[in-house]
Amino acid sequence: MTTHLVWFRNDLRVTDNRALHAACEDPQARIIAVFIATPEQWKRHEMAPRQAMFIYQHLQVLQHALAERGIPLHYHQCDDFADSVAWLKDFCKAEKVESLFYNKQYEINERQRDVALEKAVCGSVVCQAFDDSLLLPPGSVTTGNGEMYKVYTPFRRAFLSRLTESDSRSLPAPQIREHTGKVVIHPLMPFDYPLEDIGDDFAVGEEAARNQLRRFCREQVQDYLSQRDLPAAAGTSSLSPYLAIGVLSPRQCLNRLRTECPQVLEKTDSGAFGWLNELVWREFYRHLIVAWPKLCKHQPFLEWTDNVRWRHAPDDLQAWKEGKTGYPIVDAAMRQLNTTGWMHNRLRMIVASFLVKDLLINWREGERYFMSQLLDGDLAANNGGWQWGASTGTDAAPYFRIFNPTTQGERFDKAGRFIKAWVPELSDVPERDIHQPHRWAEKYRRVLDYPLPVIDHAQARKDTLAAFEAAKNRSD
Ligand SMILES: Cc1cc2nc3c(=O)[nH]c(=O)nc-3n(C[C@H](O)[C@H](O)[C@H](O)COP(=O)(O)OP(=O)(O)OC[C@H]3O[C@@H](n4cnc5c(N)ncnc54)[C@H](O)[C@@H]3O)c2cc1C
Repeated sequence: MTTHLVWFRNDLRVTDNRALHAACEDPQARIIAVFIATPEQWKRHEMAPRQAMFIYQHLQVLQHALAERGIPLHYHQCDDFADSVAWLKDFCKAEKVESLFYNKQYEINERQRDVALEKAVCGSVVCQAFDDSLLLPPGSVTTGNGEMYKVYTPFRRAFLSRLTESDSRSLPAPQIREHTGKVVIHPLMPFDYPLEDIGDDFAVGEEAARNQLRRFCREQVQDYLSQRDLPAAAGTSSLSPYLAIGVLSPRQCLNRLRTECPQVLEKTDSGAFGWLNELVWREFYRHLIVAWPKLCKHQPFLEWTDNVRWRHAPDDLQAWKEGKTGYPIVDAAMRQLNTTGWMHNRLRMIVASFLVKDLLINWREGERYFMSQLLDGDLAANNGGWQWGASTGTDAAPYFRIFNPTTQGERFDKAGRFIKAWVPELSDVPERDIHQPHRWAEKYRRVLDYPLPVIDHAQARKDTLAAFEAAKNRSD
């Protein structure tokens, strides 16, 4: 009997999984699956212990879902990608694997690993790789010259026109394989990696993720444009942790959106289109890391920005990490991140701007810290977000665009509901003063157990503009 092996990586689902589906198309084949944990590699990639836990929990769900279909999931742990290639080669030999199926990952180390594997098993195992984690594969949306777009809006235009021609149907979960005996489920050993509790905010499992998607597209997406920037409103889908580890596919998102809002592509001023736009940003950043692999190595897209003389300010960096900068919206956001592993998009933009443009600290520090905390940590989106905020990326905010953290708070958390939820020291401060609590405390002679601002925004703004301009001049 032919043996097909499905290698799961960041596609931890049985529904709409292209590699799994393709392997199961052969009704006679024996199908086995594998997941390889690589803790040393994860450490190098700064994977958050919470994300490791989320993966571990989903692996258990996956193991059961596969077993119900007659597919055993093998689990192995080794140090890094190089070790995983060597182990997989031996495993294929021992299990007499003829074909190996996997979904592509686009980050540079992952791509190099897959090239090494294909070379290692060449001649004995046929490898079949699938574009699964994106709506359109990298390299398929290009300018007239065949190059990747550097600017988002024309990319989106070209992307949407290609999307209508492409096959983006979701595939069903594989049928139960009647000819296979009952699969014994062996408990999975926890990863040899710090694992942190993820709380109750994100239910575990594909079904939970799909239910959340359905609910969002039915009940909330219409209001997306008016709610998406308000951190106190829960106006976004909160699906990013599932998308990041592949519990949900972008095709499932698109198809559910189309089912609930059939006019999504025509009604460009609708909430549904606004949400689709965010899914296209996700695609944009993944296409970018393939076109410019240096982004995976944390190099700036705009090389001149490497001439910026960043401040070495460990205390300020620590205050930012802990949510003790004295700027209420920044502190509330960082505490949300530290406690839940998730942060609202508007707040990610505000805290990134604050670290880079107020504290003048190298954006890579922020990028790294985010990865170490985020449940939805994703190299392409995180790097893209940081390089956007730091003005070092393609189609980034211009360097002279500097958010004022106080007015950002006033605009997007006017009554301070979000701030009060995360910064209890400010619970007595009235709404109208919540964004400048020390001014209030001084006026009414109140004692506040809350840090003074670590930096004066007006002065910081001037210093940052000067630092970026000097860097630009040095590169001319
Ligand atoms: C500095 C910074 C760092 C970021 N780091 C990450 C990260 O590590 N992982 C991550 O998934 N997103 C990251 N983002 C993008 C964005 O903030 C999150 O995807 C979003 O907040 C997730 O919440 P949601 O699922 O409710 O999003 P929704 O608004 O419901 O959007 C739907 C989906 O679209 C995708 N998406 C939305 N906005 C973006 C965006 N700007 N860029 C790329 N994809 C997007 C996500 O997959 C998201 O789940 C970052 C943004 C910034 C500014």
